[in-house]
Amino acid sequence: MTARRRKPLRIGLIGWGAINRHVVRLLSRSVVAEAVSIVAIGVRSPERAQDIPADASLLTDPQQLAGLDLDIVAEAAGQPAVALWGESALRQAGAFAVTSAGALADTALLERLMSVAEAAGSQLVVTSGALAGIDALAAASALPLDEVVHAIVKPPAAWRGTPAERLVPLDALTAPASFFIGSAREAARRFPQNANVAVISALAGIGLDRTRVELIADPGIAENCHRLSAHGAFGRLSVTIENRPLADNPKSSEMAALSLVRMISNSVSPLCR
Ligand SMILES: NC(=O)C1=CN([C@@H]2O[C@H](COP(=O)(O)OP(=O)(O)OC[C@H]3O[C@@H](n4cnc5c(N)ncnc54)[C@H](O)[C@@H]3O)[C@@H](O)[C@H]2O)C=CC1
Ligand SMILES: O=C([O-])CC(=O)C(=O)O
Repeated sequence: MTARRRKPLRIGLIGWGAINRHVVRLLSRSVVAEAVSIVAIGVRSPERAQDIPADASLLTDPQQLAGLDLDIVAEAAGQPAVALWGESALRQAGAFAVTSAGALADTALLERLMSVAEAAGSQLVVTSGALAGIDALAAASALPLDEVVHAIVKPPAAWRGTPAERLVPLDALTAPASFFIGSAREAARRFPQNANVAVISALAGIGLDRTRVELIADPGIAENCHRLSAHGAFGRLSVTIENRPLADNPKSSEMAALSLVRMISNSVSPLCR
């Protein structure tokens, strides 16, 4: 009897930065290494892209996703890349997995991508990114939720180059400083490199306008921390994760790459966990 053989999963990546490079490194060392193939990578400047996986071609135009027979297109390129590549990815692949989830705070974009997915029979996937507890929050939302609060606490270095620089003296802090309290929608819009996670917790729970987000710079920590709390008909949830920042980009967490690796592994593994 011949055993049924699964075809290698054909993956397209959008962005070849800290997260996606780490995803490829982790996958190549994982038990599913032989079961996945990185077929294409969408980049802005092909001449600058280094250490490209052997079988991958570089793309600069979303239309080039056509004909590649992709299973998953995984984005980790920044919020503008979601609008740029999303529709083509959803037409050409079974799933478009978004890491720059903050882009989906634009409700018109979210609705457009969902309707393309529906027409194409594909799926827009919001990965759990740097967060913990999203599975439970999303499950809890099947019953009424009263409140979801998400605090994002990062070292001052992670807030450099963002509007936080004008709101707190990042280099002179001696204690944690809160510099934003507002909706998930506003947090993602104003802090596109640091608050994508606010949209992940919002889409999992009570939406972009009811989810309360607090942003904090803490000189006493080295990790990117997320404190998620919720209560409702299911009971109470309180989850904290202290993420190691990625060596190549301190604004991003190791867990953002690990979540993508989990999503890809679950797509090919006989055990989904
Ligand atoms: N959901 C989550 O938990 C998290 C989400 N993020 C999101 O992931 C994004 C990527 O993170 P990193 O890899 O750390 O950033 P990075 O800056 O190291 O890499 C991003 C790469 O994407 C490329 N790029 C930009 N626009 C592009 C486009 N239109 N098409 C193709 N490539 C493009 C850049 O040239 C760069 O090489 C962040 O900008 C942020 O939006 C980051 C951390 C956590
Ligand atoms: O990596 C993190 O901790 C979260 C992050 O940068 C984001 O949501 O953009």
